[in-house]
Amino acid sequence: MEALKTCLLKSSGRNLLISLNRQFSVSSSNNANKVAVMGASGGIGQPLSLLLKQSPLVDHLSLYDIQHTKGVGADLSHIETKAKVQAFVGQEQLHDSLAGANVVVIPAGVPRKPGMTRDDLFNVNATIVADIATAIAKVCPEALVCIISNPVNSTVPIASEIMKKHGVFSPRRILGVTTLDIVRANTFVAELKGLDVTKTSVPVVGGHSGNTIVPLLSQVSPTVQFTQEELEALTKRIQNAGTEVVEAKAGAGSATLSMAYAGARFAFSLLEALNGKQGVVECGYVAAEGLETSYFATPLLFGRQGVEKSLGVGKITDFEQKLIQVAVKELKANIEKGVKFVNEVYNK
Ligand SMILES: NC(=O)C1=CN([C@@H]2O[C@H](COP(=O)(O)OP(=O)(O)OC[C@H]3O[C@@H](n4cnc5c(N)ncnc54)[C@H](O)[C@@H]3O)[C@@H](O)[C@H]2O)C=CC1
Ligand SMILES: O=C([O-])CC(=O)C(=O)O
Repeated sequence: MEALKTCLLKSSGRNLLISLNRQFSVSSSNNANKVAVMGASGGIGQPLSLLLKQSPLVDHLSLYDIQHTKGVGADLSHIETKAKVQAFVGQEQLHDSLAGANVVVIPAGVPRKPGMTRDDLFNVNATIVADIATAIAKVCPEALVCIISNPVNSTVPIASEIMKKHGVFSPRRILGVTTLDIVRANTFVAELKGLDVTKTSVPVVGGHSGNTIVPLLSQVSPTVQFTQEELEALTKRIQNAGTEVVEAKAGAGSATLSMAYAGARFAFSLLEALNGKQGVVECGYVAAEGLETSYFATPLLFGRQGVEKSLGVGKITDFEQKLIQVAVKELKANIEKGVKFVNEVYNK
Protein backbone atom coordinates (compact mmCIF):
# COMPACT_ATOMS: atom_id res chain seq x y z
CA MET A 1 0.00 0.00 0.00
CA GLU A 2 2.86 2.36 0.79
CA ALA A 3 4.20 1.75 -2.71
CA LEU A 4 0.80 2.57 -4.19
CA LYS A 5 0.60 5.76 -2.15
CA THR A 6 4.01 6.84 -3.30
CA CYS A 7 3.09 6.12 -6.90
CA LEU A 8 -0.14 8.10 -6.63
CA LEU A 9 1.64 10.98 -5.04
CA LYS A 10 4.20 11.06 -7.80
CA SER A 11 1.42 10.96 -10.41
CA SER A 12 3.35 12.43 -13.31
CA GLY A 13 0.61 14.36 -15.05
CA ARG A 14 -0.07 16.34 -11.92
CA ASN A 15 3.58 17.27 -11.39
CA LEU A 16 3.87 18.20 -15.05
CA LEU A 17 0.91 20.52 -14.83
CA ILE A 18 2.37 22.21 -11.79
CA SER A 19 5.75 22.65 -13.46
CA LEU A 20 4.20 23.74 -16.76
CA ASN A 21 2.80 26.76 -15.02
CA ARG A 22 6.32 27.94 -14.33
CA GLN A 23 8.45 26.84 -17.26
CA PHE A 24 8.57 24.67 -20.34
CA SER A 25 11.68 22.66 -19.68
CA VAL A 26 10.04 19.26 -19.18
CA SER A 27 11.90 16.64 -21.16
CA SER A 28 10.20 14.35 -23.65
CA SER A 29 11.38 11.35 -25.62
CA ASN A 30 11.92 11.16 -29.37
CA ASN A 31 8.56 9.47 -29.92
CA ALA A 32 6.16 11.66 -31.86
CA ASN A 33 2.91 11.90 -29.94
CA LYS A 34 -0.24 12.97 -31.73
CA VAL A 35 -3.17 13.82 -29.50
CA ALA A 36 -6.65 14.27 -30.99
CA VAL A 37 -9.25 16.20 -29.01
CA MET A 38 -12.82 15.33 -30.04
CA GLY A 39 -15.18 18.13 -28.98
CA ALA A 40 -12.33 20.64 -29.04
CA SER A 41 -14.51 23.76 -29.32
CA GLY A 42 -16.46 23.10 -26.14
CA GLY A 43 -16.24 24.32 -22.57
CA ILE A 44 -13.77 21.56 -21.72
CA GLY A 45 -12.30 21.13 -25.19
CA GLN A 46 -10.84 24.65 -25.48
CA PRO A 47 -8.95 24.92 -22.18
CA LEU A 48 -7.91 21.26 -22.45
CA SER A 49 -6.48 21.93 -25.92
CA LEU A 50 -4.63 24.96 -24.54
CA LEU A 51 -3.01 22.85 -21.80
CA LEU A 52 -2.07 20.17 -24.34
CA LYS A 53 -0.63 22.82 -26.68
CA GLN A 54 1.61 23.99 -23.82
CA SER A 55 3.05 20.54 -23.24
CA PRO A 56 6.39 19.44 -24.68
CA LEU A 57 4.97 15.88 -24.59
CA VAL A 58 2.66 16.72 -27.51
CA ASP A 59 4.11 16.92 -31.02
CA HIS A 60 0.84 17.14 -32.96
CA LEU A 61 -2.48 18.39 -31.69
CA SER A 62 -5.54 17.56 -33.77
CA LEU A 63 -8.74 19.44 -32.96
CA TYR A 64 -12.11 18.03 -34.02
CA ASP A 65 -15.61 19.32 -33.42
CA ILE A 66 -18.84 19.76 -35.35
CA GLN A 67 -18.39 23.54 -35.05
CA HIS A 68 -15.87 26.38 -34.51
CA THR A 69 -12.63 24.36 -34.64
CA LYS A 70 -11.08 26.51 -37.36
CA GLY A 71 -11.08 29.53 -35.04
CA VAL A 72 -9.89 27.59 -32.01
CA GLY A 73 -7.12 26.06 -34.13
CA ALA A 74 -5.96 29.37 -35.63
CA ASP A 75 -5.87 30.89 -32.15
CA LEU A 76 -3.89 28.02 -30.55
CA SER A 77 -1.52 27.70 -33.52
CA HIS A 78 0.03 31.12 -32.70
CA ILE A 79 1.35 29.89 -29.35
CA GLU A 80 5.14 29.51 -29.35
CA THR A 81 5.26 25.84 -28.33
CA LYS A 82 6.25 22.86 -30.40
CA ALA A 83 2.90 21.10 -30.90
CA LYS A 84 1.68 21.48 -34.49
CA VAL A 85 -2.02 22.29 -34.51
CA GLN A 86 -4.49 21.06 -37.11
CA ALA A 87 -8.22 21.80 -37.01
CA PHE A 88 -11.02 19.68 -38.47
CA VAL A 89 -14.68 20.56 -38.56
CA GLY A 90 -17.79 18.51 -39.36
CA GLN A 91 -18.57 14.86 -39.84
CA GLU A 92 -16.83 14.69 -43.23
CA GLN A 93 -13.49 15.55 -41.55
CA LEU A 94 -13.88 13.14 -38.63
CA HIS A 95 -11.65 10.43 -40.09
CA ASP A 96 -8.94 12.88 -41.17
CA SER A 97 -8.84 14.31 -37.64
CA LEU A 98 -7.89 10.90 -36.24
CA ALA A 99 -5.22 9.92 -38.76
CA GLY A 100 -2.00 8.99 -36.92
CA ALA A 101 -3.31 9.81 -33.44
CA ASN A 102 -1.85 7.68 -30.63
CA VAL A 103 -3.95 9.35 -27.92
CA VAL A 104 -7.57 10.46 -28.40
CA VAL A 105 -9.34 12.51 -25.71
CA ILE A 106 -13.13 12.77 -25.98
CA PRO A 107 -14.96 15.64 -24.25
CA ALA A 108 -17.67 15.77 -26.98
CA GLY A 109 -21.29 15.88 -25.92
CA VAL A 110 -23.86 17.79 -23.95
CA PRO A 111 -23.31 18.80 -20.30
CA ARG A 112 -25.84 18.73 -17.45
CA LYS A 113 -28.19 21.47 -16.38
CA PRO A 114 -29.48 21.81 -12.78
CA GLY A 115 -31.86 18.98 -11.86
CA MET A 116 -30.36 16.49 -14.32
CA THR A 117 -28.36 13.36 -13.53
CA ARG A 118 -25.40 12.30 -15.68
CA ASP A 119 -27.52 9.40 -16.89
CA ASP A 120 -30.01 11.94 -18.32
CA LEU A 121 -27.28 12.77 -20.90
CA PHE A 122 -27.25 9.18 -22.18
CA ASN A 123 -29.71 9.64 -25.04
CA VAL A 124 -27.64 12.35 -26.74
CA ASN A 125 -24.09 11.42 -25.73
CA ALA A 126 -24.30 7.66 -26.35
CA THR A 127 -24.56 8.19 -30.11
CA ILE A 128 -21.86 10.90 -30.13
CA VAL A 129 -19.39 8.60 -28.35
CA ALA A 130 -20.38 5.57 -30.44
CA ASP A 131 -19.84 7.54 -33.70
CA ILE A 132 -16.41 8.76 -32.57
CA ALA A 133 -15.44 5.28 -31.33
CA THR A 134 -16.46 3.80 -34.69
CA ALA A 135 -14.17 6.26 -36.46
CA ILE A 136 -11.31 5.44 -34.04
CA ALA A 137 -11.82 1.71 -34.66
CA LYS A 138 -11.42 2.33 -38.40
CA VAL A 139 -8.69 4.99 -38.46
CA CYS A 140 -6.47 4.62 -35.36
CA PRO A 141 -7.48 1.37 -33.62
CA GLU A 142 -4.25 1.26 -31.58
CA ALA A 143 -4.80 4.70 -30.03
CA LEU A 144 -5.37 5.12 -26.30
CA VAL A 145 -8.87 6.53 -25.86
CA CYS A 146 -9.61 8.80 -22.88
CA ILE A 147 -13.35 9.29 -22.42
CA ILE A 148 -14.62 12.37 -20.61
CA SER A 149 -18.15 12.50 -22.10
CA ASN A 150 -20.86 11.60 -19.59
CA PRO A 151 -22.27 9.34 -18.40
CA VAL A 152 -18.74 7.88 -18.18
CA ASN A 153 -20.11 4.76 -16.43
CA SER A 154 -21.91 3.96 -19.70
CA THR A 155 -19.84 5.70 -22.40
CA VAL A 156 -16.75 3.57 -21.60
CA PRO A 157 -18.72 0.31 -22.12
CA ILE A 158 -20.19 1.87 -25.29
CA ALA A 159 -16.76 2.64 -26.78
CA SER A 160 -15.51 -0.81 -25.72
CA GLU A 161 -18.45 -2.60 -27.38
CA ILE A 162 -17.86 -0.64 -30.59
CA MET A 163 -14.20 -1.71 -30.56
CA LYS A 164 -15.29 -5.34 -30.00
CA LYS A 165 -17.64 -5.11 -32.99
CA HIS A 166 -14.70 -4.03 -35.12
CA GLY A 167 -12.40 -6.67 -33.65
CA VAL A 168 -9.96 -4.13 -32.17
CA PHE A 169 -10.87 -4.04 -28.47
CA SER A 170 -8.18 -3.99 -25.83
CA PRO A 171 -8.95 -3.18 -22.18
CA ARG A 172 -5.55 -1.45 -22.09
CA ARG A 173 -6.73 1.26 -24.48
CA ILE A 174 -10.23 2.40 -23.45
CA LEU A 175 -10.12 4.58 -20.35
CA GLY A 176 -12.80 6.59 -18.56
CA VAL A 177 -11.40 9.80 -17.10
CA THR A 178 -12.35 10.03 -13.41
CA THR A 179 -9.38 12.24 -12.50
CA LEU A 180 -11.59 15.18 -11.54
CA ASP A 181 -12.89 13.12 -8.60
CA ILE A 182 -9.32 12.64 -7.38
CA VAL A 183 -8.45 16.32 -7.94
CA ARG A 184 -11.49 17.37 -5.92
CA ALA A 185 -10.86 14.83 -3.16
CA ASN A 186 -7.26 16.04 -2.84
CA THR A 187 -8.45 19.65 -2.60
CA PHE A 188 -11.22 19.02 -0.05
CA VAL A 189 -9.09 16.78 2.20
CA ALA A 190 -6.14 19.20 2.14
CA GLU A 191 -8.44 22.11 2.99
CA LEU A 192 -10.08 20.24 5.88
CA LYS A 193 -6.85 18.93 7.40
CA GLY A 194 -4.56 21.88 6.64
CA LEU A 195 -2.28 19.78 4.39
CA ASP A 196 -0.08 20.85 1.49
CA VAL A 197 -2.46 20.09 -1.38
CA THR A 198 0.40 19.38 -3.80
CA LYS A 199 1.45 16.51 -1.53
CA THR A 200 -2.03 15.18 -0.77
CA SER A 201 -3.27 12.10 -2.58
CA VAL A 202 -6.68 10.43 -2.29
CA PRO A 203 -7.54 7.35 -4.38
CA VAL A 204 -11.13 7.36 -5.68
CA VAL A 205 -12.60 4.13 -7.06
CA GLY A 206 -15.89 2.81 -8.50
CA GLY A 207 -17.40 4.97 -11.21
CA HIS A 208 -18.13 8.59 -12.06
CA SER A 209 -21.62 9.53 -10.85
CA GLY A 210 -23.12 10.20 -7.42
CA ASN A 211 -23.04 7.06 -5.30
CA THR A 212 -20.67 5.26 -7.66
CA ILE A 213 -17.87 7.70 -6.74
CA VAL A 214 -16.08 6.04 -3.79
CA PRO A 215 -13.22 7.98 -2.17
CA LEU A 216 -10.90 5.76 -0.15
CA LEU A 217 -10.29 8.13 2.74
CA SER A 218 -8.54 5.41 4.75
CA GLN A 219 -5.77 5.49 2.11
CA VAL A 220 -5.07 9.22 2.05
CA SER A 221 -1.42 10.10 1.76
CA PRO A 222 -0.04 11.52 4.03
CA THR A 223 -1.90 9.43 6.65
CA VAL A 224 -4.67 11.42 8.33
CA GLN A 225 -7.40 10.52 10.79
CA PHE A 226 -11.06 11.43 10.25
CA THR A 227 -14.02 11.26 12.61
CA GLN A 228 -17.01 9.28 11.31
CA GLU A 229 -18.80 12.61 10.84
CA GLU A 230 -15.92 13.96 8.74
CA LEU A 231 -15.82 10.75 6.68
CA GLU A 232 -19.49 10.99 5.89
CA ALA A 233 -19.44 14.72 5.08
CA LEU A 234 -16.31 14.48 2.89
CA THR A 235 -17.60 11.45 1.01
CA LYS A 236 -20.88 13.22 0.30
CA ARG A 237 -19.11 16.38 -0.87
CA ILE A 238 -16.79 14.47 -3.22
CA GLN A 239 -19.74 12.49 -4.63
CA ASN A 240 -21.79 15.66 -5.20
CA ALA A 241 -19.01 18.01 -6.32
CA GLY A 242 -20.07 17.88 -9.98
CA THR A 243 -23.59 18.88 -8.98
CA GLU A 244 -22.14 21.68 -6.81
CA VAL A 245 -20.62 23.18 -9.99
CA VAL A 246 -23.73 22.53 -12.13
CA GLU A 247 -25.85 24.40 -9.58
CA ALA A 248 -23.36 27.28 -9.26
CA LYS A 249 -23.28 27.66 -13.06
CA ALA A 250 -27.10 27.78 -12.96
CA GLY A 251 -27.84 26.45 -16.44
CA ALA A 252 -24.58 27.46 -18.14
CA GLY A 253 -23.13 23.93 -18.03
CA SER A 254 -20.95 21.85 -15.74
CA ALA A 255 -17.29 21.80 -14.68
CA THR A 256 -15.06 22.84 -17.58
CA LEU A 257 -11.87 24.44 -16.23
CA SER A 258 -11.22 21.94 -13.46
CA MET A 259 -12.09 19.16 -15.94
CA ALA A 260 -9.64 20.55 -18.47
CA TYR A 261 -6.95 20.48 -15.76
CA ALA A 262 -7.91 16.91 -14.79
CA GLY A 263 -8.05 15.75 -18.43
CA ALA A 264 -4.62 17.24 -19.12
CA ARG A 265 -3.18 15.64 -15.99
CA PHE A 266 -4.51 12.26 -17.14
CA ALA A 267 -3.25 12.69 -20.72
CA PHE A 268 0.22 13.83 -19.56
CA SER A 269 0.53 10.77 -17.32
CA LEU A 270 -0.40 8.49 -20.23
CA LEU A 271 2.03 10.25 -22.58
CA GLU A 272 4.86 9.96 -20.07
CA ALA A 273 4.21 6.24 -19.70
CA LEU A 274 4.04 5.86 -23.50
CA ASN A 275 7.43 7.54 -23.65
CA GLY A 276 8.82 4.89 -21.29
CA LYS A 277 8.54 6.41 -17.83
CA GLN A 278 8.07 3.71 -15.17
CA GLY A 279 5.72 3.69 -12.20
CA VAL A 280 3.12 6.12 -13.55
CA VAL A 281 -0.21 5.65 -11.73
CA GLU A 282 -3.57 7.38 -12.21
CA CYS A 283 -7.06 6.30 -11.21
CA GLY A 284 -9.30 5.52 -14.20
CA TYR A 285 -12.47 3.61 -15.15
CA VAL A 286 -11.65 0.59 -17.30
CA ALA A 287 -12.83 -2.93 -18.13
CA ALA A 288 -11.98 -4.86 -14.99
CA GLU A 289 -11.35 -8.48 -14.19
CA GLY A 290 -11.78 -10.00 -10.74
CA LEU A 291 -13.72 -7.00 -9.42
CA GLU A 292 -17.41 -6.80 -8.65
CA THR A 293 -18.46 -5.22 -11.94
CA SER A 294 -17.13 -5.60 -15.48
CA TYR A 295 -15.95 -1.95 -15.47
CA PHE A 296 -14.56 -0.31 -12.34
CA ALA A 297 -12.30 2.63 -11.52
CA THR A 298 -9.14 1.83 -9.56
CA PRO A 299 -5.57 3.13 -9.48
CA LEU A 300 -3.99 1.96 -12.76
CA LEU A 301 -0.35 1.44 -13.60
CA PHE A 302 0.35 2.89 -17.05
CA GLY A 303 2.97 1.57 -19.47
CA ARG A 304 4.00 1.80 -23.11
CA GLN A 305 0.75 0.08 -24.23
CA GLY A 306 -1.63 2.04 -21.99
CA VAL A 307 -3.05 0.29 -18.92
CA GLU A 308 -0.41 -2.12 -17.63
CA LYS A 309 -2.52 -3.35 -14.71
CA SER A 310 -5.14 -2.39 -12.17
CA LEU A 311 -3.73 -1.99 -8.69
CA GLY A 312 -7.13 -2.86 -7.19
CA VAL A 313 -8.76 -1.17 -4.21
CA GLY A 314 -6.24 -2.35 -1.60
CA LYS A 315 -7.23 -2.76 2.04
CA ILE A 316 -10.49 -0.95 2.68
CA THR A 317 -12.61 -0.24 5.76
CA ASP A 318 -16.13 -1.52 6.46
CA PHE A 319 -17.42 1.98 5.69
CA GLU A 320 -15.74 1.94 2.25
CA GLN A 321 -16.92 -1.64 1.60
CA LYS A 322 -20.51 -0.50 2.19
CA LEU A 323 -20.03 2.43 -0.20
CA ILE A 324 -18.73 0.01 -2.84
CA GLN A 325 -21.75 -2.25 -2.37
CA VAL A 326 -24.06 0.68 -3.12
CA ALA A 327 -21.90 1.73 -6.08
CA VAL A 328 -21.91 -1.76 -7.62
CA LYS A 329 -25.70 -1.91 -7.99
CA GLU A 330 -25.83 1.37 -9.91
CA LEU A 331 -22.70 0.63 -11.92
CA LYS A 332 -24.09 -2.69 -13.13
CA ALA A 333 -27.20 -0.95 -14.47
CA ASN A 334 -25.12 1.81 -16.14
CA ILE A 335 -22.81 -0.76 -17.78
CA GLU A 336 -25.70 -2.92 -18.97
CA LYS A 337 -27.39 0.14 -20.50
CA GLY A 338 -24.25 1.01 -22.50
CA VAL A 339 -23.69 -2.56 -23.72
CA LYS A 340 -27.35 -2.90 -24.75
CA PHE A 341 -27.25 0.40 -26.62
CA VAL A 342 -24.46 -0.79 -28.91
CA ASN A 343 -25.84 -4.27 -29.41
CA GLU A 344 -29.55 -3.49 -29.73
CA VAL A 345 -30.02 0.18 -30.70
CA TYR A 346 -26.96 1.61 -32.45
CA ASN A 347 -26.82 0.29 -35.99
CA LYS A 348 -24.16 2.24 -37.86
N1 LIG B 1 -15.57 12.92 -16.86
C1 LIG B 1 -15.76 14.00 -16.14
O1 LIG B 1 -15.28 14.09 -14.99
C2 LIG B 1 -16.51 15.15 -16.68
C3 LIG B 1 -17.28 15.01 -17.82
N2 LIG B 1 -17.95 16.08 -18.35
C4 LIG B 1 -18.72 15.84 -19.59
O2 LIG B 1 -17.99 16.33 -20.71
C5 LIG B 1 -18.89 16.59 -21.79
C6 LIG B 1 -18.58 17.94 -22.43
O3 LIG B 1 -18.81 18.99 -21.53
P1 LIG B 1 -18.60 20.54 -21.96
O4 LIG B 1 -17.32 20.69 -22.68
O5 LIG B 1 -18.88 21.35 -20.77
O6 LIG B 1 -19.78 20.70 -23.02
P2 LIG B 1 -19.89 21.79 -24.20
O7 LIG B 1 -21.30 21.75 -24.67
O8 LIG B 1 -19.32 23.09 -23.75
O9 LIG B 1 -18.92 21.22 -25.31
C7 LIG B 1 -19.20 20.02 -25.98
C8 LIG B 1 -18.61 20.13 -27.37
O10 LIG B 1 -18.88 18.89 -28.02
C9 LIG B 1 -19.16 19.20 -29.36
N3 LIG B 1 -19.88 18.11 -30.01
C10 LIG B 1 -21.18 17.79 -29.98
N4 LIG B 1 -21.42 16.71 -30.76
C11 LIG B 1 -20.22 16.34 -31.28
C12 LIG B 1 -19.81 15.32 -32.14
N5 LIG B 1 -20.67 14.44 -32.65
N6 LIG B 1 -18.51 15.24 -32.47
C13 LIG B 1 -17.60 16.12 -31.96
N7 LIG B 1 -17.94 17.12 -31.14
C14 LIG B 1 -19.24 17.23 -30.81
C15 LIG B 1 -19.98 20.48 -29.30
O11 LIG B 1 -20.00 21.15 -30.55
C16 LIG B 1 -19.23 21.23 -28.22
O12 LIG B 1 -18.23 22.05 -28.77
C17 LIG B 1 -20.28 16.50 -21.17
O13 LIG B 1 -20.85 15.25 -21.51
C18 LIG B 1 -20.03 16.57 -19.67
O14 LIG B 1 -21.03 15.95 -18.93
C19 LIG B 1 -17.90 17.30 -17.77
C20 LIG B 1 -17.14 17.51 -16.64
C21 LIG B 1 -16.45 16.44 -15.97
O1 LIG C 1 -21.31 16.90 -12.97
C1 LIG C 1 -21.29 16.85 -14.22
O2 LIG C 1 -22.30 16.73 -14.92
C2 LIG C 1 -19.97 16.93 -14.88
C3 LIG C 1 -19.05 15.98 -14.22
O3 LIG C 1 -19.04 14.80 -14.51
C4 LIG C 1 -18.32 16.46 -13.06
O4 LIG C 1 -18.18 17.67 -12.86
O5 LIG C 1 -17.84 15.61 -12.30
